[in-house]
Amino acid sequence: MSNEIRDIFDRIAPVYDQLNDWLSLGQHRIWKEMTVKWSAVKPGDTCLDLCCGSGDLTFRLARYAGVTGKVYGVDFSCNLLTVAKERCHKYYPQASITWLEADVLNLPFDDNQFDAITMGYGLRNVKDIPLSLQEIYRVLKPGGKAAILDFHKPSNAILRTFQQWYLDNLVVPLATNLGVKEEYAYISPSLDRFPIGQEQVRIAQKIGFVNTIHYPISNDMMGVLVVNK
Ligand SMILES: C/C(=C\Cc1cc(O)c2ccccc2c1O)CCC[C@H](C)CCC[C@H](C)CCCC(C)C
Ligand SMILES: C[S@@+](CC[C@H](N)C(=O)[O-])C[C@H]1O[C@@H](n2cnc3c(N)ncnc32)[C@H](O)[C@@H]1O
Repeated sequence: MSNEIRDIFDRIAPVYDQLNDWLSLGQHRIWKEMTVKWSAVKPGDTCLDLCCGSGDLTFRLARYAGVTGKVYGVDFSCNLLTVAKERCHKYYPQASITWLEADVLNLPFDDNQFDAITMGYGLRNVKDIPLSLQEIYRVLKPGGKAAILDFHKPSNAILRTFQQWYLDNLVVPLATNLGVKEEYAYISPSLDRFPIGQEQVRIAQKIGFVNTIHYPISNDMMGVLVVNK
């Protein structure tokens, strides 16, 4: 299962950034900026971006953490990490970022290391959501915060129908033209299985997080789970 997910992301790496811009009409940049702001990262912080992919959230964390901060980007897709490193070299050569190829369900860090953690479009893809949140809890410092961005199923039936229509009639056909049909067709069933915001809040509270809130964004079609240790 994990290998299948990793292979999907390895295959879409060459078109990933371009398709995100096209298919979200550039909106994903705003959603990612909001997520980083909700992580409450500040200058000098030690930060972690989980499931960093090509690095969009990692670069934003590095901007807020500044020259005295330290940022780690973790992902298990070798190809997406290569894209992240190339972008880093080209556009953010000053940033203090360490890229690590690892499984976010078994993080290569000691307990209580991070002030701020982000995860963009990763939680829906891990094979064990409670375990993933437990790992985040373990490596956060007491008082630290994590902000987790992902798709969300709108509670409004019309918006849910629109979201499904968009995925079936715009996302998959455009991906088909670029030779990655099956990979993008995976989004819809993965969203069906994904717990809604309030269920995510309950899972996080069970693990021990406090001040746990799920913020709906983009008409409830996306959401950010914000948790504190
Ligand atoms: C950055 C985005 C998605 C990342 C993403 C997550 C996954 O789990 C994948 C799995 C398999 C292949 C690709 C991905 C993947 O790229 C979000 C933006 C891209 C979306 C494809 C666009 C979806 C748009 C909403 C359903 C509707 C928004 C409408 C509005 C006009 C902005
Ligand atoms: C949709 S991409 C998101 C990339 C980036 N965060 C963004 O928002 O653009 C999901 C990423 O999660 C990674 N991923 C999924 N499960 C993982 C796991 N168990 N360990 C590490 N990375 C994982 C994939 O390799 C992929 O890069």
